[in-house]
Amino acid sequence: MSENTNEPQYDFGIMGLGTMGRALLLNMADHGNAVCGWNRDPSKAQAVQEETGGKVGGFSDLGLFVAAIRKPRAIMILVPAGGPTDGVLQGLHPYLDPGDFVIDGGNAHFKDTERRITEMGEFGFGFMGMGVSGGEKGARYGPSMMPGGTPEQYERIRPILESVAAKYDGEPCVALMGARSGGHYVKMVHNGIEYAVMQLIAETYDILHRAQGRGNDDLAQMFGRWNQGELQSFLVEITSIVLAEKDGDKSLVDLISDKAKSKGTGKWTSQDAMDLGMPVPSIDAAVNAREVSGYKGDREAAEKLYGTPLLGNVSDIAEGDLEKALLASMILCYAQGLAQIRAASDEYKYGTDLPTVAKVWRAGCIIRSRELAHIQAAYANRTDLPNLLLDQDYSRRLHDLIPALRKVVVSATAAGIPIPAYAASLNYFDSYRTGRLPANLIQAQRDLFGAHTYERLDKEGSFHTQWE
Ligand SMILES: NC(=O)C1=CN([C@@H]2O[C@H](COP(=O)(O)OP(=O)(O)OC[C@H]3O[C@@H](n4cnc5c(N)ncnc54)[C@H](OP(=O)(O)O)[C@@H]3O)[C@@H](O)[C@H]2O)C=CC1
Ligand SMILES: O=C(CO)[C@H](O)[C@H](O)COP(=O)(O)O
Repeated sequence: MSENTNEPQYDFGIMGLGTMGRALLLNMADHGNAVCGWNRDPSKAQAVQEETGGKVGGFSDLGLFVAAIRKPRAIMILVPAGGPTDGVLQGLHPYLDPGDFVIDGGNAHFKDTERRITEMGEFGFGFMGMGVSGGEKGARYGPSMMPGGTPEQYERIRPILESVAAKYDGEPCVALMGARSGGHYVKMVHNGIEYAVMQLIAETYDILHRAQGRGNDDLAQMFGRWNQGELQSFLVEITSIVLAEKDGDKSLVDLISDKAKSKGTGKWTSQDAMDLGMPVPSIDAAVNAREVSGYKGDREAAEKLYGTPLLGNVSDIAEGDLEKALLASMILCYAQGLAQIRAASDEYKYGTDLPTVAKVWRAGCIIRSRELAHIQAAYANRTDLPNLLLDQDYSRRLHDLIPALRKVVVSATAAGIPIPAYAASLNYFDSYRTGRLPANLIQAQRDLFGAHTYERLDKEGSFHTQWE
């Protein structure tokens, strides 16, 4: 491991050399940056130094790590969100000098980021929240990054971030997402969309595998084919890889327990969407679906009680219907997530530019897809677009795609196959495009039992009726 030297020799440091920190550090070193890493477990610090032949400094002594970085220092933290991040910041605090700059690259809750900006600022330290996406491979060879903060803060680390970011048509997939916690907010919604698209793919697999009896190898090929077309995306691509994986003579996926875990970003997306009054039902459904999956014992008991559904009745759903239904639903998930980001930008004064968000998501991140180039064009064409559904091109495309989504929802529902994300996506579309919803009746009921008043279509004002 690195010894103390009198002269600081590194321009950038990363704290936490786990999956993401180690990979990003090696990526930075590959691009000619003078970098070092710190980890509380010395073996990881030592390993990174040894595998780079000493080019990358590895430390487990915090004082030596900080002293080895040139002032004003730039240090990124990549540890689990919440308590561990606060713990690392507390440990780092005594070694920092005013003007030093700390970037949290973990999946922090945006409200924690707001708090940390204030706390660190009181000591003259800069603090930035930045979303990093792409998993281990992305971090190692080109992630998508979503920093939040001031343009001056961003300028300070722009060269190193651009050097390691994924490139789309030569453009680095990193840009300022907005003021203060705006970067972590955009990353949170990115993950919400990730949950929803993963759930949609899982429902697709359930219809084709459990209900229609198609084998995993066959489906691996099908997802591979879909990935050559309009559905081209990282999540469809990895589904093909996952379904082809073997454990001995069995499909590995068949041996994996059907209880989905989560670390919280999807739930936070839904929670804040509700606070903003912004509907994201596909994301809500995906969060709930993971929760339901956790009740495996109860589900098994209920299956004995109620029997298995009529799985055979979905034979009318063709592969092409599902391809279209998945694309339609994916578009609806992006539409919901981006509408949420716009609402959050207004509410929290982030100043987020939606075409820039779509641009940064086009490569490197988990929700990257061919569709994002179209989405970027739609928002660039009309920057005040309230929702992707109101774009003319999207209206034409959804006219073509929605009948297949409707067919999938109707048939799967009739057969008793749970499709919460498909159903939520279709209902979002149907609600959004219905000029008159039955909410008038709800308003009347509210007024009857609670004198909550209602507005009328035929005259201005607020009204109350003495209901008989
Ligand atoms: N994995 C992924 O695909 C992605 C993860 N992220 C986010 O990046 C961050 C890091 O994730 P990831 O690299 O996957 O996590 P890992 O579990 O692989 O690594 C965690 C790192 O944090 C360190 N650490 C954990 N707790 C503490 C603590 N209390 N004090 C000091 N160090 C601590 C660990 O040190 P030690 O070795 O000593 O245990 C390790 O270096 C998280 O916020 C995660 O949500 C973001 C995008 C993608
Ligand atoms: O940020 C990520 C990708 O962009 C992580 O992989 C994410 O933490 C996964 O979330 P979860 O564990 O809740 O499924």
